[in-house]
Amino acid sequence: MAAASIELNNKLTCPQLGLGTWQSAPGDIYNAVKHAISIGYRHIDCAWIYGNEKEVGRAIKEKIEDKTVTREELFIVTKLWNLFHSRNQVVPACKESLSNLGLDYIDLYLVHWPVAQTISEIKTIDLSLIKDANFVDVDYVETWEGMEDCVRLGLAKSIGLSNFNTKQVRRVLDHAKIKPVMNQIEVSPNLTQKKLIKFCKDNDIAVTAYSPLGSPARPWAKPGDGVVSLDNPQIVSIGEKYGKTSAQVILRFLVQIGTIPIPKSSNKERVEKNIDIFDFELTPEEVKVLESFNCDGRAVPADDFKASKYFPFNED
Ligand SMILES: NC(=O)C1=CN([C@@H]2O[C@H](COP(=O)(O)OP(=O)(O)OC[C@H]3O[C@@H](n4cnc5c(N)ncnc54)[C@H](OP(=O)(O)O)[C@@H]3O)[C@@H](O)[C@H]2O)C=CC1
Ligand SMILES: O=C1CO[C@H](CO)[C@@H](O)[C@@H]1O
Repeated sequence: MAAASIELNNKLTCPQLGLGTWQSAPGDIYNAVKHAISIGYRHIDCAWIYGNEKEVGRAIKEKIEDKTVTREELFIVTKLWNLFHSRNQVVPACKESLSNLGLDYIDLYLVHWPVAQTISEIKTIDLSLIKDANFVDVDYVETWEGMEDCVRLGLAKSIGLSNFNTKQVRRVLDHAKIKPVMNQIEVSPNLTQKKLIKFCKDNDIAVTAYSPLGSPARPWAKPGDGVVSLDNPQIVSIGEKYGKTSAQVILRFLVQIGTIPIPKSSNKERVEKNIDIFDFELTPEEVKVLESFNCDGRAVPADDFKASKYFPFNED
């Protein structure tokens, strides 16, 4: 199985489906990444804050060593955390992720949030880092200069954004010497993000769809809150027509609206199913059915960041 690819504004190609790695239990992610690469995944989405870059890196190294794949065939993404937003912190943070992953370059390095934070000490990488950190006024335009340094030094082939709203993307574009190639945002049938996707496309910025299945395992999830129902009878019935599961219908929908979904799974069968979406096509009417579930509901509302002046979700 292989995903289709899309060309980024710097001419690199990005596989149009990737493996998410947030919230995989230790041990699980190593197995999931190895299995994913074995069956054809070439795009892996990581982040420093997920605390598992080392495990992901070990799996990648082994799949390169056993000749399943070459480094050049892989598209590895990771993200700069909020604690490292000053320009002089960005290159060291990128180098730390590279060292964790055991790589000498990242295909795409993203600013994880426009929000900057500081903390007196980093003990473990977990949610306490978010709760215990304070906000600082580091403008993400300064952070972007540090991201550009990573490209100049050959540490990252491409750079991009995550969780930036329209105005924030515009400000980066106005100042950038190297344009962002990507904005990674939440997109699912519950949150179709039509305006922001159009804005990004109009500015030659690709869109990655995170939490494509509504992130049912997120720690703050409440029953029925923001989770796209895989039992929805309309989605189930569309799936029956093509011999696909509801999750596959949703992922196919996200591909057809031009985004790059990155579902997380550490279950072998679901890892396989999630990439098996490139052999059928939803009709325009079926796409409309999926779009009709939009309620602008977020799986990742990021309430912890609301007090920051750079909080992105107060406007489009
Ligand atoms: N930039 C950002 O701020 C953010 C980025 N992300 C990225 O996006 C990725 C995906 O988002 P995430 O929030 O993890 O949520 P997803 O929407 O990908 O949902 C993952 C959950 O769905 C389950 N699942 C996966 N495939 C299927 C399937 N075919 N059928 C039924 N259930 C399934 C998984 O369980 P199981 O493992 O048991 O299969 C897991 O519990 C993250 O892992 C991360 O890499 C996510 C949030 C924010
Ligand atoms: O990618 C994400 C998931 O994990 C983080 C919390 O640990 C979120 O803040 C973030 O957006």
